[in-house]
Formats: sequence, C-alpha cells, structure tokens
Amino acid sequence: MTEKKSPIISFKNFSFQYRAQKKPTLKEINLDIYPGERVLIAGPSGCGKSTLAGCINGLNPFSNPGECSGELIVDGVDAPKSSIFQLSAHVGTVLQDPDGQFIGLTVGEDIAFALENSCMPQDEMHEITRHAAELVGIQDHLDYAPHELSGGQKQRVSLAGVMVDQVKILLFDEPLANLDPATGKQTIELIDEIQEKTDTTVVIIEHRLEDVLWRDVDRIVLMGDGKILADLHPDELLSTRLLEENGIREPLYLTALRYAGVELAPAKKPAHVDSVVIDKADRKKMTDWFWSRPAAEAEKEHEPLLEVRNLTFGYERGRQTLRDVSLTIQKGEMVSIVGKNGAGKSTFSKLVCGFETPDSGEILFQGRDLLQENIRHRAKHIGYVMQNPNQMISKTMIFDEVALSLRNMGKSEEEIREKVEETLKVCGLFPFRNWPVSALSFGQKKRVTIASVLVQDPELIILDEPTAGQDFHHYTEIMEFLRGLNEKGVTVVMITHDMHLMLEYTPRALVFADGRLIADRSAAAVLCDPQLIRQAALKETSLFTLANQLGISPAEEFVQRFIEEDREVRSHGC
Ligand SMILES: Nc1ncnc2c1ncn2[C@@H]1O[C@H](COP(=O)(O)OP(=O)(O)OP(=O)(O)O)[C@@H](O)[C@H]1O
Ligand SMILES: Nc1ncnc2c1ncn2[C@@H]1O[C@H](COP(=O)(O)OP(=O)(O)OP(=O)(O)O)[C@@H](O)[C@H]1O
Repeated sequence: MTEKKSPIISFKNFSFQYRAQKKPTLKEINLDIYPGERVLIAGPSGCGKSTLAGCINGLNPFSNPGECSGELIVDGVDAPKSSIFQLSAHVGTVLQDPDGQFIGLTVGEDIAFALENSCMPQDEMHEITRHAAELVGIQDHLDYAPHELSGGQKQRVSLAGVMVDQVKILLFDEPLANLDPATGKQTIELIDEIQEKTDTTVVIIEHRLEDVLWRDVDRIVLMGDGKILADLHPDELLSTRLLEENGIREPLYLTALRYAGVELAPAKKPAHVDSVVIDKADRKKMTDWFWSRPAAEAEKEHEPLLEVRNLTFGYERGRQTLRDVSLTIQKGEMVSIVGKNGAGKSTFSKLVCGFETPDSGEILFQGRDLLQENIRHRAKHIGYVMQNPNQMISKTMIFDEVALSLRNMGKSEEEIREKVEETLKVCGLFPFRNWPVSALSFGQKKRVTIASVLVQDPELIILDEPTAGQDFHHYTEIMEFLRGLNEKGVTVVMITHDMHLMLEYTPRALVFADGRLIADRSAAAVLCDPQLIRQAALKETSLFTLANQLGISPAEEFVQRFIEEDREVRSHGC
C-alpha cells in the first residue's frame, strides 16, 4: 500500500450479543481493514469468526437478531442499521456451508443470479457466467441441480457466484473446507488473482492456515473468545507461539523447524516454505534431528472386515459415477479415502451404508453379503458421518439428537441418558447437552453428528471430512478420540481432503479419481508420487519441500520422522 487510505471496514469498540445468548459473542472489537488489503482471520472454533463475518455482510443482526454496541462502518454504510440486501451491494460472501447459499435451480442459474438483477443482456450474461464457471472448473455442470453435485462442486459454484458480483469486499468464511487439496490451492490463487485485478478487499476466515498462506496475505488477525488477540504481519505472527497457544495449527514446516530446535524470527521470513531462511547452523540442527529418530515399526496383519468387489454405480443411466472398484478394509485399520472433488468418495460410502444400490458388484461385511441388509441393519455395524452436519441433524436439542438412534431401538431412558452423556463427554459436548443445536457453531455441530453415530457402538465408522471446519484443538481432540476408538478395535475410514490428517493418522490411503480407485498405498508414498498427486488433485506437504530444500533424502522418511515426533509430542499434550 502506498498511501494511507481510510478504512473500508472499520470496527470501533464494537460488541455483538445474539438474542439467544447470555453474553456477547464479540467483545469490544477494534479493527480497521483498508481497501485492497488481504486479511486472514484465524482463531479457535466458536471464538466468533463467523459472527464477525456475519456483522460485516449484514447477516447479524438482520437475520440473526441481537444487540450491537459501538460502531461498524462497511464501505461507508452503517452496517448494524442496514439490511443484508443493502450490504450485498458492497460485500460478496462465500460461506462454509455451500448448501445454505444455493439460490438457483441449476449451477448456471445460481452463478448468474447477481447478473439477472443487473438487467444485463442475455448474451453477455451467458458469457460472464461461463467464464466464471471455467475459472472454478465447473463449466461441465452448468445444467446440474444442487443435489446432483458433490460438496466440493457446490463450493466451486459459490466461488463462481461471487466472482460475477461486482463488489468491493469479498468475504470468505472457510472457502477451502470442502475442496480437494489441488482445488484449494487453485482457489487461493484465484482469490489472489481476483484481488490483484480488481483491487477488491479480501477477508478470509480459514482454519487451513498453511493453504491460505500459499499466496501472500497482508495481515493475520488472531481472534480468541470474541476478542482480537493479535493483528500482525504473517512473518511476525508465525515467529511467535501465539497460534499454538490458541489452539491453531501452524504450517507443518515450521513445527518441524521448531522440533529440531531452530529459533524462528520475522527476519527468517517464516510465512512461506519457499522463502524461509535456513542458515548453516539451522541446517545442521535439522539434519541431526532427522537422523536422531528411531525407525518406524512395521504394520501388523489383520483379518478382512469390509470387502468390496467390482463395484459399479451410476446415479443416471449412461453416466457411471463409480467404476469397477475393488478393495478390502481390514479389521482394526485406520484408512483414508482421498481424491478429487466429485471422484465418487461419498458415493462409495453411500453404497456401503445402503443409501444407494450398486448396479453391479459385491459388498461383504465380515463375510456376509451386505447388499441383502437394509440401511437400519447396516447402521448397527457401520456408522456414517456425513460431510455436512446440517443434512444429518433432525432434532432441535443436542441431547435428543444424540439419543435418537437409541430411542428408535427402544432402550430405556436411564440407559439412554448414561450412554448419551458418556458419548457427549468423549466428544467434548457435555457442557452443551441442554442447548439447542441452532446455537452451535458449524464445528460444534459436526461433533454432534459424530456423537450420534458413536452412541451406537458401530464396528466400522466412515467419516466424510471429519475435521472440516475444526480448529487444531478440536482436530486433535477428534482425531485422538478416533485413534482411541481405533485402538479399542473400531475400524475407521475417513474421507478427507486434509493431507496432514492422512499422513498423521492413516498409514494406508485409498486414492480415487474419476470414479476409479487408482492407488492403494501408504499415505507417505502417495504424497511422494508427483504423477499420482496430479492425477488425484492432491497436494504435496510442505515437509517434502523442506526435506528437498535441506537435501534430505528420501523425503518420505523425513515426513515419517516428523509424524512420529509429532505424535509423541501431541499425545503428551492431550
Ligand atoms: N445464530 C446464533 N444464535 C445464537 N448463538 C450463536 C449463533 N451463531 C453462533 N452462535 C454462538 O456464537 C459463538 C461463536 O460462533 P461462530 O460461528 O462465530 O464461531 P467461529 O469462530 O466461526 O467457529 P467455527 O470455527 O467453529 O466455525 C458460538 O459459541 C455459538 O454458540
Ligand atoms: N444425487 C445425485 N444425483 C446425480 N449425480 C450425483 C448425485 N450425487 C453425486 N452425484 C455426482 O456423482 C459424482 C461423485 O460425487 P461424490 O459426492 O461421490 O464425490 P466426492 O468424491 O465425495 O466429492 P467431494 O470431494 O467434492 O465431496 C459427482 O460428479 C456428482 O456430480
């Protein structure tokens, strides 16, 4: 920024309290964001990031009633006194929950929505819509209805939608939550390009800090408990321990540097793995650390639990979504399913759980033909946690939601209370047991859906993006909790776009691309194969980049060493 302009977003002693809450969710916020700035807002789950975003785009208090005090001016508009419609001419928003923002009946209509209101000629409108769709790679799905899209595809539609809006402020609330790693990277590049071309002000709320920092941001605003804890340049913030202290995961290459005893400072430019300065002494520390670790243990043999043979399925005749998929999940395994948006990962789970019926192929569970059993029978053995908690939750109160399946089984209220409370405790939700689900943040709702599946004690659980939208503290809590369940004998399968999760928790990865299983390898080996990474829209971990920079080979082993140390450190911390 050359000259000091006046802020485009200005919070002055601003507080906001939802009518349904006893205390303010935002407390005395003072924050100025200037035109053309790129600001990343980070903070633990439930600290008020989405609430802050909702105040900027007019959702609060217009749609979610509440009391505001202090001042909030957005592009010259007194935001708390304006409607969401007035503010939509100034702020374009992409939300965490792509279902909640689909307005059109088809992808094309949805993207064109903003243009229809601007009375633009049809031809021009089609051209702009097609161009925006191409930018996010959804041009082949323009006539699809929302229910025919995968989670990540819906998120791409939302991104295309705001790109055709001509607004001065773009607000992204967890834009990467459902995107495959390669698309996540492209999205950040895209946001960056749009920002550069249009000089839009960009505010991004995101837990995937390392992914956002792939391109430069001007500042990171760290929030905690409704307040602003820090507002610093990325190089400054990443040199401190503030992220870790506030339950946010720092980029993995930085954690590796710290494990080796390297001191970080702003002058070392820690914001990017490519720019971080590693001098001779640091290099020695890293190499010594690498060689000081013990070798990994060999994996044990197991007996088959789920066997899938030649599974083929299409939602519509002539369009195959899954093609000839064969795989075996062993009892006691922890496996991840990874791959491109729309590759068929969720469809695979739906076939296993009985929501859809395959066109051909077999599914065996402990040797039994699963295709002969209905959904309810299968649910006793196989729990399925969907990607979007809002699609799973049907009860108003948290306790009732978790108790639902037990009540359907006819268990006594006493038995139900004991089991539900135990599960809520395990999932960190016990303090909220008497709350309505509507008062929870997205991440908290996700935990409710995990609890409602776990309460049935299934032998296999399939989780679709279990940690999407979770901060590092809850990520660790959920993953350590799933690991604990796994150690007790529950087999865990996770569909994930989080390459860190795959590396840290699942020794084996099943890779899907375009309806096929294209690899069944160790997680570290998958991320060592550039061709596979490209084919399945995955992303290399920054640990590989760091290992290569340090000349440490094989890089796969460097990653393995990091995972072992990290596991040790974190299991002591939990
Ligand atoms: N509509 C609402 N009504 C009442 N309370 C709400 C509402 N939405 C959010 N809250 C409360 O505000 C707090 C902050 O929620 P918010 O969604 O802003 O957090 P967040 O930092 O975005 O979390 P996450 O990272 O999990 O999405 C939560 O603890 C929640 O209880
Ligand atoms: N109900 C449906 N009707 C028609 N087509 C569908 C339906 N559900 C999904 N599809 C299509 O099937 C393909 C696979 O979708 P699926 O949800 O299994 O992908 P995914 O690998 O889980 O993707 P993501 O990573 O984005 O969640 C997509 O191209 C999608 O458009």
